[in-house]
Amino acid sequence: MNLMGWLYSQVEALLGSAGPTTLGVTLIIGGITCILSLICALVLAYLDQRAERILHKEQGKTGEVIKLTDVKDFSLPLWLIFIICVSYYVAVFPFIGLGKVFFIEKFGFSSEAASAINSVVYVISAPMSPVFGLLVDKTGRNIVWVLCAVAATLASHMMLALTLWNPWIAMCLLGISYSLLACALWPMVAFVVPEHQLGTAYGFMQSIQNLGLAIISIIAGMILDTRGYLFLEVFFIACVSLSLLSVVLLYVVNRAQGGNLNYSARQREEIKLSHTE
Ligand SMILES: C[C@H](NC(=O)[C@@H](N)CCCCN)C(=O)O
Repeated sequence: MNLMGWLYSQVEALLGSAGPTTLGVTLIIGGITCILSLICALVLAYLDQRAERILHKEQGKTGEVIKLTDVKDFSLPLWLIFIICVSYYVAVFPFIGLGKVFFIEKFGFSSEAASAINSVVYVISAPMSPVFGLLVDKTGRNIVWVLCAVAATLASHMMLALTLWNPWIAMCLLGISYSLLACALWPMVAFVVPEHQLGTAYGFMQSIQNLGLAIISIIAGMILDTRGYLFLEVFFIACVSLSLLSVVLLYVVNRAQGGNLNYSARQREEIKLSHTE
């Protein structure tokens, strides 16, 4: 949600004028929320250590050595998950970044209405992510859920690019599919990477996601400046299509290797039980 814009206008109304002081106060409030986040992380670290002590858990003492060079041992399914991640998110975050003017120019929205529709993806994600998280936990079949999410995102971009239908439909669909994708995609890393390499794998995933976002944001800006919004939308459709292709490839590779990425929740439970026996 574009909260900073709203916060800035509240501070502006409070101080009676816009300018460096209003901006400074707004940024200080943003900084305070970061400090709150840091405090929560510290409390979490303390509680985790306490649980380890009380429950006599030997976390992180498995004898496995963690190295940055673990990256070279990442499996093909993990690289496919990374490709899905990058090619999917580059069609969401940069689109939202440039979306406001798109809704003003193509659909004749006012500035306020364009901000509202542009925020709806995150507004939907807030309540829906826990629901989808539960759904994925209860059913398993992560690849199928990722496939549904990517296909729905593709449909959403196609609606925005090629039709004049009410864009709220496409944006709500994007919000739903974006929430579902996060719940099904990110946990898959834990199914293909040993526990001691999880931090490295998630760190790497974030890192290449951000690298992709940095590069694609520049390219998207250039396409917008030279070719306009229709070309930009076609570019985003191409990115999501690459993501869709990678999901299909992941399904095939996972099946060929007898992987557990698309197991149902019951199959996962049975395997866990057979390991504890
Ligand atoms: C879970 C996933 N998170 C990310 O992709 C983060 N790296 C960036 C979040 C930025 C949100 N505006 C997600 O958001 O789906």
